[in-house]
Amino acid sequence: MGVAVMKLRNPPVNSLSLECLTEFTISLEKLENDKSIRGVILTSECPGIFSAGLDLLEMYGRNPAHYAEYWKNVQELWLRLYTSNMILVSAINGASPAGGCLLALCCDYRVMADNPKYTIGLNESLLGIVAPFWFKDMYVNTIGHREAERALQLGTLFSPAEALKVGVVDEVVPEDQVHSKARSVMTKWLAIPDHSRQLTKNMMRKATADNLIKQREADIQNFTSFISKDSIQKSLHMYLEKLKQKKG
Ligand SMILES: CCCCC/C=C\C/C=C\C=C\CC(=O)SCCNC(=O)CCNC(=O)[C@H](O)C(C)(C)COP(=O)(O)OP(=O)(O)OC[C@H]1O[C@@H](n2cnc3c(N)ncnc32)[C@H](O)[C@@H]1OP(=O)(O)O
Repeated sequence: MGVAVMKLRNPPVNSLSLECLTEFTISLEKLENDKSIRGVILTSECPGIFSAGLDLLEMYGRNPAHYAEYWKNVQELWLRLYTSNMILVSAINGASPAGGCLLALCCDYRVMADNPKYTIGLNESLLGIVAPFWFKDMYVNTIGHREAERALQLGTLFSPAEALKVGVVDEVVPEDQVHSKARSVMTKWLAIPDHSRQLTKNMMRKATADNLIKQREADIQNFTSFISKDSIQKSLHMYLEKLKQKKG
C-alpha cells in the first residue's frame, strides 16, 4: 500500500548520534523521492526505547566546529521530517525523552504503547539546557501554549495516560497493538487524496518551519555558544554521571 516502516536502530538507546541523524535524513530523502511511497511508520527496534533523543556525547566535551556540524544536521532532520509530504505515523514503543519526543511530534499521528515505564516529553530543562525555539514552537502547536509553557519549564516526562490527556500523543494502546494500530491509522489517512492533504499540512506547518529556515545560521551559532559554556558543559557532565550512577 505504499507504506514504509522505518525502525530506529542505534543500540543501546537509539540516541541520535551524528551518524544516526545523517543516515535517518538520507533514508527519509530516498523515501520522499520514491513516488510509490505515501506513508511512513516510524518506530524503534530497541526494546523499551523509542529514542533517548539527541546524543549527549555529541554535545559534551567536543569543539565548537563539531557542535555546529551536529546542530546543522539536527536542524536538517527536523526540517525534513516536519515538512515531509508523506503521511508520518509514529508507533512509540518505548521511552521518548527530548529529541525522541521531537521525532514523534513531527509525525501526523502518534500511537503510544500503554506501559507506564515509558515516558515522553521535552525534558531539556532537567538537563540544565534549554529547548530551542523550534522545539518549543512545535510543542505549542501540538499541546497549546499553557501546557507547553508548564511542561517545558518543568521538563515534564509524561506517562502514556498523561501524554494522551494533554495531547502529546493521539492514542494509547496495549503494547502488542502499537504496530497494528499504527497501520490502521495509516490506512485511514491514505484514504485522503494526497494533494489536498499535503497542501493542508503545508498550510498548517509552513510558518513554523520558515521560522527556523530564516534563521538557521543564527540558530547554529546560538546553540554552539550556549553548549560550549562551562556552566552548560558542567550540567551535562552531571547529568551523564547521574545516568551512569543509576546502574550502580
Ligand atoms: C538560550 C539559547 C538556547 C539555544 C539552544 C540550546 C540548547 C539546546 C540543546 C539541546 C537539546 C537537546 C535535546 C535532547 O534530546 S538532549 C537528550 C535528552 N535525553 C535524555 O534525557 C535521555 C537520557 N536517557 C535516559 O533517560 C535513559 O537512558 C533511557 C530512559 C532513555 C533508557 O534507560 P535505560 O535504563 O534503558 O538505559 P541507561 O542505562 O540509562 O542508558 C544506557 C546507556 O546509554 C547512555 N545514554 C542514555 N541516553 C543517552 C543520550 N541521550 N545520549 C547519549 N548516551 C545516552 C547512558 O549513559 C548509558 O551509557 P553507559 O553507562 O552504558 O555508557
